[in-house]
Amino acid sequence: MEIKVDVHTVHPARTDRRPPQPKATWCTPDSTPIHTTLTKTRSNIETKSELQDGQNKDRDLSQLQKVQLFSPSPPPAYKSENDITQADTELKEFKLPSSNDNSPTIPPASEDKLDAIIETPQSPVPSSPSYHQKCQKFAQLSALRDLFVPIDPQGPHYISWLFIMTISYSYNAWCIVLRATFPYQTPSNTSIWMACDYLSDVMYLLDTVFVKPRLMFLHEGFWVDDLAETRKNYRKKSQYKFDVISLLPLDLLYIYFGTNKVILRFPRLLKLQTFWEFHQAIDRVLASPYVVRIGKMLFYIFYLIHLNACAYYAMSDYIGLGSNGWVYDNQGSAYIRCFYFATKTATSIGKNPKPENTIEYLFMTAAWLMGVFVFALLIGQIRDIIATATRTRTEYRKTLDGSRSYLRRLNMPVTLQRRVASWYDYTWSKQRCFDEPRILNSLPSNMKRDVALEVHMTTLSKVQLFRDCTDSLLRDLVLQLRPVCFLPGDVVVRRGEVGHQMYIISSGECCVMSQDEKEVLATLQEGSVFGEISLLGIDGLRRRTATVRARGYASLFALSKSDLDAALKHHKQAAQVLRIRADQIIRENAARQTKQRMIRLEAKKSVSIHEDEGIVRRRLSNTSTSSNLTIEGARRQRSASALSKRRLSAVSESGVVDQNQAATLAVTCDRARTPVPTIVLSGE
Ligand SMILES: Nc1ncnc2c1ncn2[C@@H]1O[C@@H]2COP(=O)(O)O[C@H]2[C@H]1O
Repeated sequence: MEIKVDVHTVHPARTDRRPPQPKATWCTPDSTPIHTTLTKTRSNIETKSELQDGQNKDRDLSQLQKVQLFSPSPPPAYKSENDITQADTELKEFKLPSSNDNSPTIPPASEDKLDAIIETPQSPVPSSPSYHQKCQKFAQLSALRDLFVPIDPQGPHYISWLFIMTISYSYNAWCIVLRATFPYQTPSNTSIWMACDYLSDVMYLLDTVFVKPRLMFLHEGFWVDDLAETRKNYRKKSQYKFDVISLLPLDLLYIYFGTNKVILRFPRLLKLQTFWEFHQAIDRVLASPYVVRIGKMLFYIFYLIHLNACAYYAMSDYIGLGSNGWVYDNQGSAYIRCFYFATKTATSIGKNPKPENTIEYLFMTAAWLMGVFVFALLIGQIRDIIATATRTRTEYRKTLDGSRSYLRRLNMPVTLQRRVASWYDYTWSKQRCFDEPRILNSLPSNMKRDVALEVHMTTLSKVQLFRDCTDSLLRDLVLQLRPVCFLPGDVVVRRGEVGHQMYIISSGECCVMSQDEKEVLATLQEGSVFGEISLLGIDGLRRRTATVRARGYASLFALSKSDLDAALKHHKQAAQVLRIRADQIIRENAARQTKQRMIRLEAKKSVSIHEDEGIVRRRLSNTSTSSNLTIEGARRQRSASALSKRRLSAVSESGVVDQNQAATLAVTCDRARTPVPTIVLSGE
């Protein structure tokens, strides 16, 4: 058989799960030329192998085999020229279908690399190799219809079935007692009651005969799906006995006692386990199980009141309806009145009619005791349910209040207090819990990793480092990532400080600032990595090369130096990628600094030239100003002396000078910066 291979590179197809790639995935700024190269790194190699067979040439030529391979290891940005050669090598390694396979199968398209590393949940784990086939069949046909398929006890089909069974059980639980005490079953509606009864009986029968015996079960850590085993397992349980007893056809005795003896259906109430099972199952499945738990509690409360109401009516009927002040007086709707009475007694709310004989006293005492104990228990449970539901929020409030009062006690500035409060607010809105590590730590490590991967998938899928390197790097690092939040303008790393952590942006933006912090060198977005240069210690650089600030609210993942070092020890390729990138940034920054220095030198030069010119000009202007001043001074002196002379002559003419005139004269002299004449200005 001759194989023709046609290899060409294509850009990756996006999967649904992965959000669109941001512009600056890797923290290199948009302006950086390498950015364009790096964004192309996730190239797939799609190979089309055309199979030709000498004998079946026409048919085989139409069958093209498409295979998608991910470009493997070293950073693809630096191996783009070798893509074709590598693809050839990969193709050689690729196992072709055997020559006798006439219908070439199309291998599944390779899954998204990051998606694939999260292990699928194992519920239930198959015990036999035929499990997957069975499950496919299980999905195609309705499992409850196919009698030869085991049933997954956690699957949606079984939970739906349990719901139907719960309705049947609730019908029996409420109506058997109701019809046995109240006169609600009359000859005219007996057929309707009977139809409902037998419908519920059919459900009971199906459950006991066809559903429960096929339920898979866990045995020594494996799910047993063998039908003989599942049947045996069901029969061993006490539930089986109750289920069988609940189906006892005591209603055959209707023939003897009449259809009004509904109490004969009492065994139906023994199927209580199915009711509990439904609540357990739905509790596991629902996002907010508290609703179900409260619903169950309310069911119990109303059922107890219902029983109480039925007992009250039965007692009243026994004593005689309306025969005294305590019994039901046969007015209005019997059930509503009795239910009202039972509620009042059980909750001890309202004025209860006074019992008049021993039996009534006994009834009331029992009803009150039931009210006190059962309701105390139920209300306590409801309180627990609500407390559990709001526990995380309560803890958050406690932490916030504690930190607030602490800061107030220390007399911290109000602005700082506000910053702390807004940090708490933001962190809560982002993470919805402050003790994520504690919750995760209770899980086994592989599960913890899967949870962390699933939770942070959106961000991590955008980190170019994880795309370029092996899956195991992400799996090794994901548990070491610590979520941290920053407020707008917060300094994440400061230039010159010793680096202890590197960061991945989960949401928000961060700005890399220039040396003087006046210019933004790069704006880093979701999925960008920064702070790695000082951790790698390239060229002995252990200190931060730039200040990075949060632009708005920013959520980041911090990775400590020790964790990074430990990971890079085993992932040489990742270390190489980081180094190459760090080298590039260092070179870029150095070039930028040199350029700035040149600009500053130029500016200095031009400033000094201007300064020289200025000095010359100033000197010249100083000389001219001083000569001007001299001329002006002489002029002023002359005019002042002329004025004083004039006034003096006037004084000598009149022979009298008053105080005012003297003052005016003095001022005039002063203004003219001339000494006050030494002549004594007086009437004498
Ligand atoms: N020009 C730049 N472009 C993008 N990121 C940068 C630039 N300069 C510095 N950084 C990042 O800012 C970080 C500051 O701390 P580090 O020196 O540890 O690592 C640095 C880089 O990750």
